[in-house]
Amino acid sequence: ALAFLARPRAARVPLKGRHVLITGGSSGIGLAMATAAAREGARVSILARNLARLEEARAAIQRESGRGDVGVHAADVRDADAVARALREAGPVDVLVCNHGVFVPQELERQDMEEIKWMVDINLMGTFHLIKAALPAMKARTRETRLPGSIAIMSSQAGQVGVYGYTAYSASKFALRGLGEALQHEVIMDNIHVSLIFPPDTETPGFEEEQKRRPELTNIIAASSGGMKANDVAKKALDGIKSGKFIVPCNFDGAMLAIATAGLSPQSSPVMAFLEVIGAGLMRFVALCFQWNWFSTIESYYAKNKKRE
Ligand SMILES: NC(=O)C1=CN([C@@H]2O[C@H](COP(=O)(O)OP(=O)(O)OC[C@H]3O[C@@H](n4cnc5c(N)ncnc54)[C@H](OP(=O)(O)O)[C@@H]3O)[C@@H](O)[C@H]2O)C=CC1
Ligand SMILES: CCCCCCCCCCCCCCCC(=O)[C@@H](N)CO
Repeated sequence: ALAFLARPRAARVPLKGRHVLITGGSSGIGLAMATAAAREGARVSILARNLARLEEARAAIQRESGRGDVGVHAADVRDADAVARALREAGPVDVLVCNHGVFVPQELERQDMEEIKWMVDINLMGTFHLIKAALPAMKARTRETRLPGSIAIMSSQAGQVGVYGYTAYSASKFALRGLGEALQHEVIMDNIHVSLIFPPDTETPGFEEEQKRRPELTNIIAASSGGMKANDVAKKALDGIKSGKFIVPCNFDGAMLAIATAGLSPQSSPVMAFLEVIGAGLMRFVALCFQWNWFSTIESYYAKNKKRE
């Protein structure tokens, strides 16, 4: 019965010989995805702001994959015109990976409104700019090639559960899920599959920078899910894209989190649909245990720091 129910139907999205455009492809997870996609025979384009870092990344991707045809596009995703120009330059895309992102954790009360807007503008509005710029040519491509296309969006485990210090970041990442769910309805008849990727803490240049300002409570709560390497996240992400998965967890905790937060998301795998139905009650119980633990941590953290004052 669940095999009949699971929708949209499972798809295979090939990478070989196809045009994969990755934003934030000059660093961390994006660079690892670009390298892996090029190795699998994709024509890769990367987009970010800093041209020098893009050129460095291009050289690294060429070195690791042996492919010469790596496109670089310098644009700020906040600038809709610049994004549209870059996409015209790059040519029609088969697989669009919206991976660019910024994250500065801080208590809401201490974080400037400017920094909050900056995160929402890049993480959320930037993704809108990209999808709007890429979609018309993507639709024409899936029609022409009769192969499924993909729009992948990089969220975060902080886009599945709110975490201390991440009011702005979690809001921007949760928002991407709403975007993705609604978009999947809109593009399914064009044979385009949306994937939302949910990594835990991942070793990247951006993460190293984040550590400098991360509140201790953010560190403790985020450590509930084990850290990963950028290459491993990239592999999980590309596997998810290739099999047209809507929700793409990256580690074991992520798989549990996906079941706990399945909600009304599309599910094309009957096996996963079965696990979600069976696991719903149990995972809610596990989730309550995690919350119990997090609130206890916050209480004892405050108790300890009061004594010090
Ligand atoms: N590392 C982690 O722990 C986790 C990361 N993620 C998500 O994964 C994604 C990648 O993270 P990570 O690899 O760590 O990040 P990095 O900071 O290492 O790289 C970020 C990339 O995004 C680009 N970028 C940033 N701002 C803009 C902008 N305004 N316009 C265009 N490009 C931009 C950067 O290039 P440039 O600065 O030159 O523009 C760079 O290429 C993000 O969306 C992040 O939220 C999710 C979960 C965990
Ligand atoms: C019911 C089962 C529950 C399973 C365990 C739940 C664990 C949740 C941990 C949340 C971690 C958030 C990390 C955000 C990383 C990130 O995005 C930043 N590094 C910025 O990029």
